[in-house]
Amino acid sequence: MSTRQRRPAKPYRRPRKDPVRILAFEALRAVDERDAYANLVLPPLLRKAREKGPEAGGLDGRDAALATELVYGTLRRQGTYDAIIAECVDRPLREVDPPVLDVLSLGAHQLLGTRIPGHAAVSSTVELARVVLGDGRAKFVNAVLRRITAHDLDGWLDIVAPPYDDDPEEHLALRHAHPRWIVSALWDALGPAGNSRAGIEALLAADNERPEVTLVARPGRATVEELLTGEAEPGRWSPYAVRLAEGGDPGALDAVREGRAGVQDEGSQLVALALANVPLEGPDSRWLDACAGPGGKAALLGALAAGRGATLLAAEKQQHRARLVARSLAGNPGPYAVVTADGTRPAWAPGTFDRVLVDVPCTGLGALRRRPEARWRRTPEDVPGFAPLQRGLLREALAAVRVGGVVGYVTCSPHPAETRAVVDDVLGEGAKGGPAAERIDAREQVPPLPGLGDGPDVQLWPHLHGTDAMYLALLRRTA
Ligand SMILES: C[S@@+](CC[C@H](N)C(=O)[O-])C[C@H]1O[C@@H](n2cnc3c(N)ncnc32)[C@H](O)[C@@H]1O
Repeated sequence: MSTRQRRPAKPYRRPRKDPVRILAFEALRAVDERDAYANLVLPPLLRKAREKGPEAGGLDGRDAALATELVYGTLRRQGTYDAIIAECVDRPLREVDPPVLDVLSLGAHQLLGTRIPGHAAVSSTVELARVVLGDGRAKFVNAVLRRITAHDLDGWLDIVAPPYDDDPEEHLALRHAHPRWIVSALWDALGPAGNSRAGIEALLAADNERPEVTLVARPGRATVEELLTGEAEPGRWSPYAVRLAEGGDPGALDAVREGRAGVQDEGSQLVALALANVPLEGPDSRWLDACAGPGGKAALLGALAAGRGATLLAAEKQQHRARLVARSLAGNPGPYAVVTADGTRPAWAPGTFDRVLVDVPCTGLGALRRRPEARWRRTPEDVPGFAPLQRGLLREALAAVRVGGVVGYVTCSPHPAETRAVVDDVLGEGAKGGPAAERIDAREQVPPLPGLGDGPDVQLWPHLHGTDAMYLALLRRTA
């Protein structure tokens, strides 16, 4: 008889529940399954978990910051992580169940994009997999993550990305986690002055940084000084901007709660201010914001208009967004009205307004740093998809302004097909019987910003100006 005894089976151990990873996973699932936006899904999840508190399986402030970084970082670099994970599984990625892929991406981000030690990244992800996927699939997750630990991010990029000289766009796409077509479009948009390798790399890297929170002190309603609490600093360019320090909470400020100040990117402030600053001959009493929702620029224009005795009409096609505009203008010290209206079928007589802002719907390629998943959802077909609406809105904005008045055409995309091409086309229609207009040098209506190029339009950039990549063309109606 053998004296060898069978080793006793390892006792079953319940998986450890880590509230940070579980919450991050839930947020990724919502983004994936429901096409939700991370910046909308995450705050309520975090709020609930913080109310519970760490003792009851919820989160404290540091946990919440880690969960945010895990979700944003994983989503932002999704394309790169997919390419790496694809090297580590023995079947096409589309055959891996989406929840498994989310867990793998979360693990890949911890291993390759954070300072979390490798063993902790693997074990916490495997524990997460045991909780949300079950023990069988957790084994698969463990095996894949162990393969990923073979290299750091640079090592993996050397494997999955072609050398720059062989294929610059694909190289940058993988290295900076942008779809190739967006790298290509941004590179074109940078124009001759900025489209060096260093320029595009700086832009792509800036898209991967979390933007700081910027406030606007609505003129006549709040002052920059009253917002400069703690480590907050004045803005770089806008006289009404305040930059909050990391972790600063806008909701803690009275002026923000009372609507006298708001959260607004400095680029958005600059384009609204530029439109308001253009010198006009003749009356200057009727202003229109033709695409006002959710109302950030309308609130700034409303405050400026009030200071000059002008009236603002804020129009928005979607009723629920028009309600947001009304909320953001509430308490405006001067006369204003908010209407639900289609800017392509205007409810106002031609030539009614002295200044018109038309901040058109667009791909949002200039605000990728705010919406981590957006770059992977957009497709090249979206760009021509917006074209008829952008042209229609600009055409009607020109019809709405009086001769001598001014229109500001704005996008939060730098894509040439959404910016210059739209303006060129609509201006060209002037010769065929449409309202005639000419470009004004928009650079003269903004502070002396670096890298504005030959103009006359203004293109702002995250890597040069710390703003979203907003585009502004100013057009004066001539006939
Ligand atoms: C880029 S957003 C404007 C952002 C806004 N100016 C701000 O600063 O908060 C474009 C807005 O245009 C609205 N919109 C889309 N089609 C429209 C139309 N035909 N007429 C008026 N508004 C429209 C969208 O619902 C969206 O709210």
